[in-house]
Amino acid sequence: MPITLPENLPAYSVLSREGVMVMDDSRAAIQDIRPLTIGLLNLMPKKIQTENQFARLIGATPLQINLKLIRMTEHLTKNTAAEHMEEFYRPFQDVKDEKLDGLIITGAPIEHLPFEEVTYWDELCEVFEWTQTNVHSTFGVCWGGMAMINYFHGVPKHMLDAKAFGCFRHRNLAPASPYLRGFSDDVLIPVSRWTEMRAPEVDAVPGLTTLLGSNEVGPCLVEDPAHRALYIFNHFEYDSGTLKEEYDRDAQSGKPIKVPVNYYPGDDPTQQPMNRWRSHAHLLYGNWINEIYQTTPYDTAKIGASSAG
Ligand SMILES: CC(=O)SCCNC(=O)CCNC(=O)[C@H](O)C(C)(C)COP(=O)(O)OP(=O)(O)OC[C@H]1O[C@@H](n2cnc3c(N)ncnc32)[C@H](O)[C@@H]1OP(=O)(O)O
Ligand SMILES: N[C@@H](CCO)C(=O)O
Repeated sequence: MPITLPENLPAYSVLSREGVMVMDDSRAAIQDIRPLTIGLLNLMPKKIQTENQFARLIGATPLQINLKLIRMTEHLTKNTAAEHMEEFYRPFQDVKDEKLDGLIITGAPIEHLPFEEVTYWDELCEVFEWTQTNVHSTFGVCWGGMAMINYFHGVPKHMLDAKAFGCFRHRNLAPASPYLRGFSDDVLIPVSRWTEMRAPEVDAVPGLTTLLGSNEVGPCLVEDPAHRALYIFNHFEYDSGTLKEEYDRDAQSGKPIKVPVNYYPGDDPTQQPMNRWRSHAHLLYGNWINEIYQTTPYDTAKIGASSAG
């Protein structure tokens, strides 16, 4: 939430420069408040786990959030009960006349496939186009972010020789960004993917800004203001034990998988993993919600391309 300060108080300009949200009295007087509607287009197989993870992060701000669970229209999910999908989810085709303040498009374990081989690729492209007229701010996560940055900018994903797996240090490249308000200079973030986006290819696109990046695992958080979007290729939302579940699953199935780095004490998988990203995860998603709240039109009918910026 912003702080209201007189515009001529020194703290007004000092804090503004640091990225703290500051308002003067005239702006404070015209603030209208309504609940925010955030959609979760859930492409993950373990949908309930993913619902819990994102709801926990976007539900931890002082604002009232209405969560809409959305699924691809024709995709019949194998790993989550049909009854759950029927009760709680609406197909995209039923939602597309509505407006959203925010939309999270999750990851999916299909990164080895060319985008065009994803059965719901055509509808997902329709979703990407729809965000430009019906969503104020979109957050593409892991594969969801790769797909969106590829759709809008042609940035390719590349297969890695070995899975990027573990907790990696990332540099805060934009300390004054409202999305990184309160962030430390470097941040530990869970990574779990067989593909990467490359910094030179992201940097080559005019208008994209990398906010968090790592020398080891590349760009992590990219801002795309022209599309009112953020793309994150790593997993701030993961629970303490999610990397462990993935490691145990692959180790038990006999897949050649390395122990996730910098996750277990002493990199010893018999030890209890440590969650050292939770605070930054809350900060990032809280900052995103705050930024939406500050910039989304009060009149939801006005959400869309005209509300850019
Ligand atoms: C890169 C990122 O975004 S990371 C995020 C992904 N991480 C995770 O999903 C972690 C948890 N996942 C898992 O542990 C595993 O995926 C499991 C155990 C749930 C299932 O694994 P598998 O049996 O190997 O794969 P499965 O055949 O179920 O396919 C996984 C998903 O991909 C989907 N999929 C597979 N091929 C395609 C395709 N061509 N087009 C679209 N979806 C596809 C499947 O439908 C399934 O999703 P669903 O549950 O919504 O139906
Ligand atoms: N996070 C994923 C990577 C696969 O796309 C997993 O290990 O399940």
